[in-house]
Amino acid sequence: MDIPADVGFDTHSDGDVLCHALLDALAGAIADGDLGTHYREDDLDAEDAVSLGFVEEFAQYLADRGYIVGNVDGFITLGTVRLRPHIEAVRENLAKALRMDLAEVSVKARSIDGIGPEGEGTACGAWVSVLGYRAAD
Ligand SMILES: Nc1ccn([C@@H]2O[C@H](COP(=O)(O)O)[C@@H](O)[C@H]2O)c(=O)n1
Ligand SMILES: C[C@@]1(CO)OP(=O)(O)OP(=O)(O)OC[C@H]1O
Repeated sequence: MDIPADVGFDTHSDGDVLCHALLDALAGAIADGDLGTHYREDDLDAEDAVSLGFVEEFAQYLADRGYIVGNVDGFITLGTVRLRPHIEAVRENLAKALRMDLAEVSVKARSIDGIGPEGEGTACGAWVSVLGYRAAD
């Protein structure tokens, strides 16, 4: 999805910070590296990649290893773009990519009162907590 903004920043992929934080959290939950170890910055295929596709792929990676994601809670800090009108669509996209129910996927945003690079929109922060289970053998 596209959300128009007056200011931004450059990244190797599509710069979807929420998906990147989610991937870091999912990889961390199983002590299996992080976003960069699974999707390397020097991988030409990852250039301009759609990060939601990484999420879909990693959900399968977890399922193949017997893990179940119980719920996901995301938090974005950005002061220059109102995200609330887009939050439901973001949740739906993540739930679909993770093959989870919408009720198990939360996304929140705060403006941090326009302070610092995230407040000014030259950066965007994202944190994700995940609750996962190991399926019984
Ligand atoms: N980029 C953002 C930041 C916040 N919101 C919503 O506004 C509410 C108030 O947040 P503050 O950080 O400005 O106090 C918050 O509960 C968010 O729902 C937003 O839509 N987009
Ligand atoms: C996702 C990757 C790969 O396209 O690129 P970026 O969008 O730059 O993201 P970053 O968090 O800097 O590092 C991970 C990279 O490997």
